[in-house]
Parts: sequence; C-alpha cells; structure tokens
Amino acid sequence: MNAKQPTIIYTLTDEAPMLATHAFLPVIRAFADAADISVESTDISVAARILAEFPDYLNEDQRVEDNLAELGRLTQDPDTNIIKLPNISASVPQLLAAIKELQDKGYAIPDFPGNPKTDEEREIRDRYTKCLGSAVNPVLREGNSDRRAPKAVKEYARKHPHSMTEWSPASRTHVAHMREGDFYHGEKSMTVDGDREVRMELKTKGGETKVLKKAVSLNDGDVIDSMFMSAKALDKFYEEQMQDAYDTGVMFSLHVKATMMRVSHPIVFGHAVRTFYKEAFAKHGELFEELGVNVNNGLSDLYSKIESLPASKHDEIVEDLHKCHEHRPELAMVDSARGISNFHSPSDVIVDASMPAMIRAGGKMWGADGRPKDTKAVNPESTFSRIYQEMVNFCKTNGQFDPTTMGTVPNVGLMAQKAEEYGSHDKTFEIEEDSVADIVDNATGEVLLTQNVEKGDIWRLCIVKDAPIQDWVKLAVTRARDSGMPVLFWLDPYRPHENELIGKVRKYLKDHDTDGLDIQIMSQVRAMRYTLERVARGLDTISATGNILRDYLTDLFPILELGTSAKMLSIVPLMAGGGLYETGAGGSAPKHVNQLIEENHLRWDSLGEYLALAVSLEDLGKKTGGKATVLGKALDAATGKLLENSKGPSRKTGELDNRGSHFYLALYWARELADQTDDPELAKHFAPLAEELAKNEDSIISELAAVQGEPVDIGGYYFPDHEATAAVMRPSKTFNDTLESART
Ligand SMILES: NC(=O)C1=CN([C@@H]2O[C@H](COP(=O)(O)OP(=O)(O)OC[C@H]3O[C@@H](n4cnc5c(N)ncnc54)[C@H](OP(=O)(O)O)[C@@H]3O)[C@@H](O)[C@H]2O)C=CC1
Ligand SMILES: O=C(O)CCC(=O)C(=O)O
Ligand SMILES: [Mg+2]
Repeated sequence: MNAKQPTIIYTLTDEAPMLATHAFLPVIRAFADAADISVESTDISVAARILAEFPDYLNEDQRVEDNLAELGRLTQDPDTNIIKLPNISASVPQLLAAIKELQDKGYAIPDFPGNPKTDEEREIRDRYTKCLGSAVNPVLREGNSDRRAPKAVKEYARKHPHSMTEWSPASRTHVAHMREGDFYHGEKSMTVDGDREVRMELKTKGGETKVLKKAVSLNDGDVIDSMFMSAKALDKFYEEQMQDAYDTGVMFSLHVKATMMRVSHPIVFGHAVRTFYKEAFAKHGELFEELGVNVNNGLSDLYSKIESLPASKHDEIVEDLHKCHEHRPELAMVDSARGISNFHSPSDVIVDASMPAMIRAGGKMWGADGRPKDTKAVNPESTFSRIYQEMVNFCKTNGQFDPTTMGTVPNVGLMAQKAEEYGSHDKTFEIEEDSVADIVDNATGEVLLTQNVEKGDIWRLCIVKDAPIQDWVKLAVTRARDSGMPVLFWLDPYRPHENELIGKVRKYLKDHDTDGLDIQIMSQVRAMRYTLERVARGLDTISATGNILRDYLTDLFPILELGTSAKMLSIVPLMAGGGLYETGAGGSAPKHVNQLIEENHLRWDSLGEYLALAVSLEDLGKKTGGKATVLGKALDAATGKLLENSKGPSRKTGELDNRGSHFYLALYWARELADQTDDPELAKHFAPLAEELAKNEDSIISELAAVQGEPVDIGGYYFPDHEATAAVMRPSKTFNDTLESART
C-alpha cells in the first residue's frame, strides 16, 4: 500500500472544457471522497499561465503559482495521475485578447511587444512567448500516446451514426502540397553515436559565424534531423496554387497547424497572406512595416494596425486589398456570415480538425456566400499532407465512409520527450541571410549535418530520443497483443528521418514476443491506402506513427468514425511510471462557449472526461488497491449506460446539455456502485445517493432545462469569475444538494 493518499490531479483549462469542469468536478469529488481519493484541481489556463509568468508585475494577492512547471515535475513521479483537458494553444491574437482581459481586470501585466526594440521589450516578449502556441502538452507528454475509440463508443456510433455528406466522383477537391523545397526535400538525418552536445550555427557568405542555439544535449542512439523549407519555393508554390485555383474556378483553403508548430507555421501562414495580397503589399509594404503589421498573425493583425490611420489612407488600403480578390480565387471561409476568411487568423483553421471536417462534408468547405464548395486544400508540407490526398482519392472512388460499418483505426504515437517536429520550436529559425547551416559538435567541432539555406528559409533541428522509440515499439506490441489488431508502422524509407526509425523499429521489435502478431512497416501513402481498404471492409488496424501523424490521424479517423475526436480514450503512460489521461483528442471548442454565453446551453460532450477518469481510477486502483478499481469499473459501466440511453448533450438549446449528462452519469454511476458486490461498503454508501438521484430526476432535469434560452455572464472569457461560472454551470439546487449530502 502506498502511504500517500491516492490523488488525481484534474486540470482546469479554458473555454468549453473549463466550463464543463465547473459542473463535473463536484460530481467527481462526491464519488472520490467515498474511496478516500483526493481530487486536486490545478489551473493551467492560458490566463493563469500568463499571470504565473509575470509575478513581478502583480500585487502579492494577484500572483499565481507556476502550476504547469509543477505538473511537469510531477510527470517524473511514478505515483502521478493527471487528467488533462484540452487547453488553448494560443495564437498571438488570442494571447493579446487574454492580456487585455487581464489588464482590464486590474492585473498590471505589460503589453505584448509585437516588435520589440529594447532589451526590456525583448525580455517581456520572451516571457510571453512561453505562453504562446502549444505550450502545455509538450511539457506534460513525458510518455507516448495510446488513443482509441473504446468498444462501447464505437458500438454507439454504429447504432447512432452521425451525418456524413456523400462524395461525388466528380469532386474537384484535392490536396496541394509542395513538390520541392519543403522540409521533406531538404532533410538530413542521423543516429547519434555516444552522448554529445551540439550547437546550431550559421556561416554567412561574409565569413561570419552566428550561433543560433548554443547547446543541445543528445544521448547515444538519439535521432536528429536538420531540415529547412525554402521561402522562395514556398512563395512560388503559393503563387502557382492560387493561379491554378483561379484559372480552374475552385476555392482556395489553407491548412496549417500554427498553434502546435508555433514558430514555423505562422511564418508559412504569413507567406500565403502576403502572396495572395501581393499587389497591396507591394504598394503599402513600407507603411505596413512602419505600423508593425505582421500577417503571420493573420489578416486581422493588418486590419487592426491600419485602424489608427487617417480615414482616407485606411480606405485606400482596404480598397487595394479588395482589388486583389478580383484576380485571386475565392477563399474558404471560417465564418461567412461575418466575412471571416481562412486568412483571418492562423488559429482559426487547424489542420488536424479542418481536413477531416472537409472530408466528412464530402470534400467541401464554405464559400463567402455560405455555400459548401469544392476546394483546393493547401497543406504546404508534403511530408504528411499526402495522406489526405490518398484519402480524398479513396472517397472519390469508393464514396463516403459509412460509420455504421467502417472499421476503427486506433493510434500508437511516438510523442514522449518532445519527439520530432513537435519538440523543435526552440530549435527553429527564420534565416536572416544566405548561409551554411550546421549542426556542430561542441566538444570536437565536427559538423554532423549541414545545409545551404537562404534568407527567409525556415531551418530546424528535430530530435527524437532513443528511450521513447523503444517505449513506442513496446506500446505498439502491447496494443497489438491486447487488441488482436494488426499494427502498421507508417514509416517512409525515402525520408531520411523515418529510414533511421525503420532500422530502430526492426531492432527493438526483436526485444518482444511478436509471435502471431501482424506487424508491418509501410510508407505513409501506402499505409493509408492499406488501412482504408480495411476500414471500408469493417476491419480494424492500429496505426503506429510519429508525432505529427499521431496528431493528424487521431482527429481524422475519430471524426469520420464517431463524428468527433472528443469521444476518444487518450492515454499517455508516462515513462517514469505515472499516468497522464488526456480527454479526447480535439480542442477547446470556442463556438460552444459562445452558445453558453448567448443561450445558456453547453453542447460540449464530456465523454472524453468520463473515459479518462475511468482509466485514471483503474490505474490508481492497480497502484493503491481497492476502492479506486471499484469506482473505475462502475464508472465504465455507467458511461456505457449513458451511451445506451443516449444521454449525451444535444446541440440544440432547450434540450439536455453538458450539465444534464453529468446528472445522468452521476445517477448511473451511483446505481452501478450500489449494485456491485466487490465492495459492500461502497455499495452501502452509494445506495441512498442512487435512490435520491433517481427520485429527483424530474425536478433536476427541469431545473437544468429552466435556465436555458437566456444569456449568462461568467465574468470573462479567458479569466472568468470562478464563482459566477460555477453558479451558471450548477443551476440545479436539488442536484447540488443531493451530491453534497453524499459527501457527509
Ligand atoms: N489537446 C489540446 O489541448 C488541444 C487543444 N486545441 C486548442 O483548441 C482550440 C480549438 O481548436 P479546434 O481545432 O478549432 O477544435 P474545436 O475544439 O473547436 O473542435 C472542432 C469542433 O469539433 C467539435 N467538438 C470538439 N470537441 C467536442 C466535444 N467535446 N463535444 C462536442 N463537440 C466537440 C465541435 O463541433 P461543433 O462546433 O459542430 O459542435 C467543435 O467546434 C484551439 O485553441 C486549439 O489550439 C486543439 C486541439 C487539441
Ligand atoms: O497542443 C496542441 O496545440 C494540440 C494538440 C493536439 O491537437 C493533439 O494532441 O491531438
Ligand atoms: Mg490533434
């Protein structure tokens, strides 16, 4: 027995998951108390992370602990058990909005210096940079990723299929990616022999040496890649694609991951905006420079910066921007009613969610007139985007997938210790002048990898450590054994990095008993094709992939199979022995918050949270014995019942929402506990709660329904008032009192 009280750490994040947490945490506590499990919450919202970064600007009573850093430390403790909900990976416009909200609330944090000029501004910017993009997940993900649709969830989707739009064989939708000059083409990779410390440096044409990154420590067996994207090739690619879309009359859409790839993809995004509005930039470029316009943050940045100009100048620029549209293709819209296009903000269209949404919609995105249209889906990086073209081809030939019969594609993802591209942000640079870019051994001066780069190119160093690769192979074998499904390693021998991985996978597979298992290695496009042939026949196939494809595939297949990735089980067995349980595989659904504020209805589905909590309890049970196991088993059964009885939230205001689902979960959970015989003490404890909840079902449901339809105020967006939020999210006095009575 562990001497410490068993503890679950539940993260408080942002937007819809944060709202749901205000309603769900009291339910969890009412159940966990009975098993003497402590449930601690920790705020890692973008607002809390900003405040934690600037204690020196705040009054004593305004300061916030650096909860994320603490969680990062805890990932190394074998007893750790964290439930991690999705959080905002902030783009610059989101960060600015969060800063403004905090300042308006009396937190004297500094403004974000868009174009830092002094050392002080640079220091402030560096501090804010820590809160930008995907700043949370990489800190916590000290393990590889196991994401899948639990059986009950898959069964439910088969019985209650979500809507899918047919594909036409004549669809003109296609994926456009670079065919030269992108990271795929310029990649060099090697496995490091021995422990080393390396630096990243440029040798300019003028003979100067500039060190961009002083020291990166590597261990024996780590795989490193030096790769770059050519700015010239990128601009040429955009120009060709825009012209082609215009000539052929197909819509243009851009799909990047500027949130996760927080250094490289805003730059890739900015090139698209500048190419599209080339003439306007040629004419007003100098003024834009003076105003500090940075379209890497979206067209919204340009519009807000020109607001301060005299009306005539402002109008002239807007007119020049509009003129560009005359010879450019129609742009896919994010919100056609409000005129917000794909170029408005780099965080509005996030590739892992946007491409599956397009495929689910029969290959369509929305045009300015609000109609769904075929699109040229531009995904510049060819390394991964080719999988989408393969799926598009498949749909054109075979028609839309059928959720009632299609197979499932779980994923085992190489993610631990900031694996691959997703850990490269602090080793990614926009090159200032033509140079030779070297990875140099600090001890010996030996150049390990070298590249010729030009001004504007994006150069990065990616690393995947050897221990996570071994752990990944082991996890894939375990999943194959547990599920009886074949495993495909999606690895391309023509890509240097993946060729190194293929060698390692072959080597480490020998460490395991793979007798009777079907384990194959295939390049990505072939792996997609092979998987889809099976999917269409109702057969299941595990994808074992690197970090980016983990992200892409765990939205892609769940969105097609289940309608949303929110219903996925997402486990990160931490390499140090603890467990990180993510909830679903999707984001934080900003649209859902708006619906709550305007109509007091939260359509966020907390199924991901329920699934995560059940496996978290299961793990706690294994480590501490006893009651946690019983709670977990009962929760699993209750979740199954919730699905069976269709008590998930409805999208429509006035019908059952997130809060109503929590009620039914509590009811079923208490009933399961009351009825089980493994732990009579727990059964006795929960019998009265089960009865009370059942007895009060009608009044609780009507109290929950009564509040809907009117706007509510939770006192903020990024930093809402927790009391006001709790009041909004817990409107049924009867439910609240009944839960409270179970704790005493
Ligand atoms: N793990 C993490 O921390 C992640 C965080 N993010 C962050 O989330 C934000 C939004 O990302 P985005 O990609 O637009 O994804 P969203 O969260 O907005 O999801 C896209 C759509 O999927 C549906 N959806 C997602 N989750 C649920 C759920 N639990 N219940 C019901 N429907 C759901 C919603 O559809 P509908 O509106 O039709 O109801 C939603 O609008 C960004 O700030 C991004 O950085 C993104 C991915 C992962
Ligand atoms: O951390 C993020 O920004 C996104 C993570 C994500 O999309 C995923 O893990 O699937
Ligand atoms: Mg994702």
